[in-house]
Parts: sequence; C-alpha cells; structure tokens
Amino acid sequence: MSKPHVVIEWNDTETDAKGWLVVHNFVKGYTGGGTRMHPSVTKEEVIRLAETMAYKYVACESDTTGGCKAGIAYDYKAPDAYDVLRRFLIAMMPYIDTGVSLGADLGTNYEDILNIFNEFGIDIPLTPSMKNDLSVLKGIKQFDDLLETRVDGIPLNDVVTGYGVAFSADEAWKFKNGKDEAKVVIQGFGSVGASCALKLYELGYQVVGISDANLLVTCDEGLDVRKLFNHKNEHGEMNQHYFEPHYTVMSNTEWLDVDCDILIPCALEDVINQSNANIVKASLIVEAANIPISTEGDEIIQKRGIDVVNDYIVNIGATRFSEAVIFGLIDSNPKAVVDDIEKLCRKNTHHLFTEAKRQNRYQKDVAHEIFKPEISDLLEFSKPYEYLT
Ligand SMILES: NC(=O)c1ccc[n+]([C@@H]2O[C@H](COP(=O)([O-])OP(=O)(O)OC[C@H]3O[C@@H](n4cnc5c(N)ncnc54)[C@H](O)[C@@H]3O)[C@@H](O)[C@H]2O)c1
Repeated sequence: MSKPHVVIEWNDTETDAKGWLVVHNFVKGYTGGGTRMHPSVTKEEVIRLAETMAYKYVACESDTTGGCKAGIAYDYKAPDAYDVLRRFLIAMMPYIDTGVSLGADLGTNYEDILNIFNEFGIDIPLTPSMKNDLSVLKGIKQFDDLLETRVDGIPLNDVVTGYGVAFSADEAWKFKNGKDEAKVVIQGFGSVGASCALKLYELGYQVVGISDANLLVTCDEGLDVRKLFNHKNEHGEMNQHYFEPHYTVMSNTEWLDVDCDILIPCALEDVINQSNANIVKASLIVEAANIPISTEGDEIIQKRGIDVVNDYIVNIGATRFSEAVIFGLIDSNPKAVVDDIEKLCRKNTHHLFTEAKRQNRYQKDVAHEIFKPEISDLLEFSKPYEYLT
C-alpha cells in the first residue's frame, strides 16, 4: 500500500463523533470519493478506501480525478446523524470548495450531502479552473437533470452502481463458463445490493440469499427480488411482512453458510477474513462493497482458487456516471449512462480475467498492476500563493 497524500482528522464539538478526510492523490488538482458513516469507521479504513478510489478512477478511464474518501465514526441511524454529517462537511469545506469532490457512501445519502453543499453555494465541488469551464458547468447541469430521472422505475443514481456490479458478475461467470441460473448470495440490500440483486434476477440468476443489518433471508428456489426491493426501507432493510411462507429467516452472521455459486458482499469491509474465508462456498466472489476481503482473507481465497473481481472494477457505476456526464464523455440520457456502465464493467472484467488466466495469477494481484494510479499532483489554488514560490 502506498502512503496517502493528505489525512485530516476531525473531532465533533457536540458529540463523540470523529471523522477523517483522506486524499490518496490529486489529478489536475481534483479528487473524488464518498463519505461513509458507521460506528466502526477508523482512520486506517478511510486510508485504504481512499487508495481504492484512486484505482477506481483509473478503472473509470478518468484523466481528471484522483481518489479520496471521508469517514465518520458515528451511528448513521442516530437522530442527529444529519447534523453530525453537516458539521463534518463544514469543517472540510475549504478542501471541498477547492477540488475535493465528496459524494455519498455507506450510511449517508447523496441528497443530504448536496443539501449541505447547497447551503454553501456549492453544487458539485470543483477546482478553481473547472468553475470557469463552461463545458464542465454544462455537464453539471446535465448531471443534475439526470439525477431526477428513473430507470426501471428506480432513480438513476440508485441503479448505476448495483447494475454495474451485476454486469461484472455476469461477465465473470460467463468467462468461467458457469452454468445457467447460477445461485447468488448477496450481503447488504442498500443502494448497491438491492439494485445488483434486481439486475441479476432479471438476467436469470437465482438470488438464494440476501442479508441486511437485521437478518438473512434464504430460499433455495430463488427469492422474489422485485417484491423485496419494492418493500425495503430507506436504510436498505427488508420487510419481513412481505416474505413468502417458504422463505427461511436466519441471523445475518450465517450468510456464508448458504450454498451458492456467486457471493457478492455489498455492505461492510473485511467481512471475508481469516476467521471465515475457509467456509466460502462460491467459486466466484464479486466485491461490490469496498475492501470486503481482508488481507488474510485474501490469502486463503487465493489459495483455495476462488475467482475474484475487485471492488474498484465492479463498483464504478456512480463514479463513472458523474465523470462521464460532467466531463462530456457520453450522451446525457439515462439509457446512455447505463449502456456506458455495462460496456465498461464488462470490458474491465473481461480484460482482467483474460490477463489473470494468461499469467496464471490471482485476479487481484493482476488488477493492481493494470489499474495502478500513476499521477499525484497538488490541490489547485485560485491565486498563486507567494510563500509557495
Ligand atoms: N452507493 C454507491 O454508489 C457505492 C459505490 C461504490 C461502492 N459502494 C460500496 O458498497 C457498499 C454498500 O454501499 P451502499 O451505498 O449500498 O450502502 P447503504 O447504506 O445504501 O446499504 C448498506 C446495506 O448494508 C446492510 N448492512 C449493514 N450491516 C450489515 C451486516 N452486518 N450484515 C448484512 N448487511 C448489513 C444495510 O442494512 C444495507 O442494506 C459500501 O462498501 C460502499 O462503500 C457504494
């Protein structure tokens, strides 16, 4: 792991919340990443997540953005979670207003972040030169308009990442010549997990297990994902009232016990680790969550010959969506956005699996070479500072 470029620590004045902003690298003075809120967030985790973002922008074929991440150690369900998020973002505003583009992540939502930015006259955070670039300003307007649109009845921003994960999973499974109607288990049913489950269901996969923060529900013949999707709450929790009588409900800690071909962690980090990597039943893991496999877990997964598609290859949807529209890489309509993500996720997954097979190496080691971020420059200042010259 290489060193992060900037690490800023924050202590809330009104609660015991703590937070960090980590910039792994700037590209042309710009960097992007989400803001996570969860009681278990640590500085080390945010550093790892920022590095993952730097790789992700390379996988997104970006030449304008480096990787960063923000994390707040606090309960995202607490009644004052919004106020804590607001105080954190205000403390980071000098960076945000100069080119640190923070979005949403686990435990936060994009609308809240945009609301707080709007209070400060900021829409999408930009560098000083981007603020004067008419094509970027037009791209932002188009991006904002697209946020109001829907695909398959779901807000576009809620489908892009999960659909991309599903396309990557499908591409990898086909590369492996996997059987039809393969069985899938998904951990997490939030923005990413729910739309990923829905797309795989539509592609003909059998989603046999889904867990959320409260429980695990399983059904060997496949769950009715559309129904579960329609009745989940804003925190990505399923409503048991709509479970079929033949479904089985268990503790969410038992998610790795469910027999499946493809395993898709879509919630927390390090959930496959030294203590449980030996019991993984799937032959393919698709890392929808960021860093869901610990370093020790990875060694076991690699030894066991289980195939893996990396987080920064599969979960690029939201990142690519904003990059491609704001910087004018694609047409500005919902179909073009989803088609673009499908194309890129399939292309990267296919390239990775082909290379890993050719070199006879573990996919994640190969991915670290293919998608390595090479650029690291500085934050852009609107006026040259005399003391820097
Ligand atoms: N939202 C995005 O566009 C996006 C993009 C890239 C990566 N990611 C990554 O995907 C992951 C999920 O993000 P999200 O935006 O879907 O978050 P979210 O907050 O919308 O959903 C999180 C889900 O995880 C569930 N969960 C929490 N604790 C759990 C547990 N112990 N067992 C099982 N489920 C549990 C919650 O109930 C919820 O269903 C994170 O790692 C995030 O960094 C998200």
